[in-house]
Amino acid sequence: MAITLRFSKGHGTGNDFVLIADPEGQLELTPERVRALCNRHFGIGADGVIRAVRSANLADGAAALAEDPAAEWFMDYYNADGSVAEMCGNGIRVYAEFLTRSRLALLPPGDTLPIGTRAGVRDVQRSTLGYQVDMGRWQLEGGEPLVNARELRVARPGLGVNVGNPHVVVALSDDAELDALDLSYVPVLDPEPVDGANVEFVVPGDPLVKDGIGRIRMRVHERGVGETLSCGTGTVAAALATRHWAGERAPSDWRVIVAGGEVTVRMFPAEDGEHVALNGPAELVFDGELTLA
Ligand SMILES: N[C@@H](CCC[C@H](N)C(=O)O)C(=O)O
Repeated sequence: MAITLRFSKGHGTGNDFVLIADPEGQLELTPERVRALCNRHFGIGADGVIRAVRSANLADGAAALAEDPAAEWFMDYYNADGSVAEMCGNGIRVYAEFLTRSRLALLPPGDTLPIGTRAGVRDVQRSTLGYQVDMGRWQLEGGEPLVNARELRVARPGLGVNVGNPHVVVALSDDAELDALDLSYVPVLDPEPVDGANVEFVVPGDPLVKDGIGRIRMRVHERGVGETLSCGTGTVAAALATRHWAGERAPSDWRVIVAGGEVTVRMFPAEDGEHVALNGPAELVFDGELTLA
């Protein structure tokens, strides 16, 4: 049966989302419906869909509430191809803006809003750039998959980084090499990770570190989407990988330039080990009403 719903469209550094409030978890968001919403010719057009649902009202929310009973809201995230992802770093900032603007949640400056995700609870705060997200713990994956992409003359070793969702980061030598990539083709990974991966191509700034802040430029091919103007978890993975390659004296603060703008990434000590924070803008650009078949 067709249903009519209110939606908002938003983006974080050009990574764009359709946001739908479904507090009681009654909407059946099938892969077909997600693909229809994200279609840029026949739908609204977006890199993903975010459903705002109370953690108590969906199965994945139970783990979030067990981790933090204050995580009332869950970010139910879908890629444009209809697949489910664990986490979205740009999406969670846009989601915080959506929740607060629709008065589903309050977030006074200085306060923290815990949000449930499939990768665990993430704490969000307002910042001068927009929103800052504690992305929690991360890990380098073993092995170095070889990565090839259109217009890359020779396959390069990638570094697997898990920041709640899977990434493979590849270092390129300069801007010309980065600009030449044709990411309308899916990069080929050998071996191919079982759950797939988002692939980030990075080049160092010149110089890499200026005034104590690391600088990189990045393009990304997102799992379940294709090339996007930005990927928040990807910027975090790229900064972590670059620090790893740069060695012990590398900084903990990074600026990451993407096609859709700029975000900052900070690694900092926490009680359970090192965490990483992502800071960047979040904008809601229009609201509307849609009918889903
Ligand atoms: N654009 C997002 C990441 C969305 C999920 C990703 N495509 C995946 O499948 O893991 C971000 O900003 O982090």
